[in-house]
Amino acid sequence: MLDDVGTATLNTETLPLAQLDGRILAVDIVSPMTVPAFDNSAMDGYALRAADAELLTGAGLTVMGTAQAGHPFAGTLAAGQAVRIMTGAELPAGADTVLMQEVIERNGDTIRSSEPVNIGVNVRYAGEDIRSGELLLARGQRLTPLHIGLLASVGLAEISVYRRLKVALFSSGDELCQPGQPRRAEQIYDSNRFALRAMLERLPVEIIRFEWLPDDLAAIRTALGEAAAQADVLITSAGVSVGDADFTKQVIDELGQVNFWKVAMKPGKPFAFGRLQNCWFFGLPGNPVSALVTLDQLAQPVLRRLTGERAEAPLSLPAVAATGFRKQPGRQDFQRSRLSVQNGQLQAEPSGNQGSGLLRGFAEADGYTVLEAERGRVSAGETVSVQLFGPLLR
Ligand SMILES: Nc1nc2c(c(=O)[nH]1)N[C@H]1C(S)=C(S)[C@@H](COP(=O)(O)OP(=O)(O)OC[C@H]3O[C@@H](n4cnc5c(N)ncnc54)[C@H](O)[C@@H]3O)O[C@H]1N2
Ligand code: MOO
Repeated sequence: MLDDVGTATLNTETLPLAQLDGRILAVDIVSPMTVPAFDNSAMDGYALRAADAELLTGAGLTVMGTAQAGHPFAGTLAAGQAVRIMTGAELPAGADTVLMQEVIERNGDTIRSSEPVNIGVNVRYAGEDIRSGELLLARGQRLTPLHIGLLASVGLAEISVYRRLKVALFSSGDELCQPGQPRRAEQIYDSNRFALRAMLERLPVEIIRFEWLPDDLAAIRTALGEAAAQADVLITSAGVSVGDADFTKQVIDELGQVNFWKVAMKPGKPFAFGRLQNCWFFGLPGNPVSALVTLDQLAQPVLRRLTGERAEAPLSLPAVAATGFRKQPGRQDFQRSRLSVQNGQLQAEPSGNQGSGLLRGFAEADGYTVLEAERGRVSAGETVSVQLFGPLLR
């Protein structure tokens, strides 16, 4: 299925450095220059020739001038000569070593030191980080502030990235009341739509529709049909189980296709995946924890692939169960957990009530304890696998 997803054609756009955070590189970046571009000093001090070490402890060296960052010393050092130099200034021709000023005694234009002179010390060499023509970043890289710094450091001002994925996001259910509105006794607040949006916005997406839908077959049919004509991805919350008003999956079945429905995971069992027109469809369960966990665990890898990212699977870390975990064999369980390190050992414990409708424990968690489908109750002291929350949840 993922290979199929990977064939989606992606358009690109060229953006300035200030707009690149979180975007996905559409091209390989080959460095147009060498970094450092020239040999330079790592310290404020004196540039000299290591061959003059003996002279430095005795008669001393003569200071011929100054090299500042951005203002190099023009001449070439001869035997017995030194140059006052600042951090980042180009190493003068003839010099091979820098001593920091704290180990130098200066009288007039003469410097002396009893410091051992190791050739090359305190010099940052041209090309020791990056060579001109070298591959700096590969296509598919998600750009972080570090990559933006790296691109700027080789003088690049704008870069070709994939355009953002267009996502239509809907919540549904007659019981939902919008935050900020007075709630009738039988209503609950629509939390999924806002949490899901915030998670999605950690990815390079553009939310083109963001609406609540009533439990009304015709309204859902119209909204999903229209959205699919504009979006790359359609994401819905609720209406995928077997209740009398669970219309979402029914509409996708009717207008498009449901490729699979129901996953052996907890929370998230009624998750549905399919196609509607040219749109990928993710039908998330309505229970708040189930909606967010399925977006994170099931939709996220596909979405990242669709944005052009070369995404890696999250790290799975061994930990010790600090307390018991309640579980019945049957489904793979993603228990929201608090993680800590005790005596050098990673420990996990369930974070609050694990009910699929209850968000508080999730909000207080650091990661998931991922319990294998066949596993039953876990006792304190047993080894479990944990996954730190990734970029959508932190
Ligand atoms: N007979 C069965 N009933 C249920 C099954 C099952 O297999 N057989 N599966 C259960 C599981 S597991 C889940 S998860 C839920 C998922 O149901 P739906 O996706 O159809 O969602 P709803 O029934 O509409 O809602 C479930 C729950 O979540 C609340 N909700 C819905 N939307 C929001 C929102 N935007 N913000 C906050 N809370 C929301 C809704 O009020 C319900 O309480 O089905 C089980 N049932
Ligand atoms: O699997 Mo449902 O996701 O319990 O809440």
